[in-house]
Amino acid sequence: MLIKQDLEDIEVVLLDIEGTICPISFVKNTLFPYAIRALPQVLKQKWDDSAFTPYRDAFPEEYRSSPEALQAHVEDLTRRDVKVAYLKNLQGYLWQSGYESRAYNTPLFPDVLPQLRKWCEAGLACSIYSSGSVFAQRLLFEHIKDDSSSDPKAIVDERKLIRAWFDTTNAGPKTETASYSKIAGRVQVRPYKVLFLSDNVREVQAALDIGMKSIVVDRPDNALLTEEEQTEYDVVASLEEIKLPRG
Ligand SMILES: CSCCC(=O)C(=O)COP(=O)(O)O
Repeated sequence: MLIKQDLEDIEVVLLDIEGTICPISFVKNTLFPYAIRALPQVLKQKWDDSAFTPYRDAFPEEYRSSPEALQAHVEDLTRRDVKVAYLKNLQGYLWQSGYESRAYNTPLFPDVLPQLRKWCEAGLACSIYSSGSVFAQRLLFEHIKDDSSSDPKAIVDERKLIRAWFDTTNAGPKTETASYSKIAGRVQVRPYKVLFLSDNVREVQAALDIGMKSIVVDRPDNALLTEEEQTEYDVVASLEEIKLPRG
């Protein structure tokens, strides 16, 4: 598809995760259920453990009166896909054991690693902005499925490709323009030099509103875009379609 925005000045490529670089189904059908299944044992064994209490105590008081109350609340928030930081931090904590035991690894879309490598080699700063916590983002990039191996559990660690990591704690909510201003400040470039890629039109609009360049990434199992959205925004099905002057 023809991209209408001028991408001549781009120095930073900021990427969303779910529905942009990996399938929504990995997050909804693998990661979320794993956290729900792992939680009861953690609550039983670590309720008062100093390594766990910061996660527990970040929840509102009414939901941490007992392990059962916390479990029920986490299940409710997960079902409604609420992007609140205390849930996202707890999920990251719970996902670590799943990655380390090889219960799963990260299925990136096939165009993602080649394009990130190309952009990095060209000197562009690839960065992540996700509702998932920075801790969870780093786990995800540390355990990428190695498609060159016949072993389905083989992984590659590609954290080195990412220059900066942003979540709702260090940048703010993804649909608010102030979050994108903050990120531009943190990466120390003017907003028009940042290209934000996301499956979520509201996030794309928030980035455009502060002068970033932004493109909707439309992957096979993503929410359908309306005809109006397809006309109004630049939309790509693969990162390969995005030609940047420096890569
Ligand atoms: C860090 S991977 C887990 C993704 C996640 O928890 C999530 O809520 C996805 O949010 P995104 O902003 O990447 O769509």
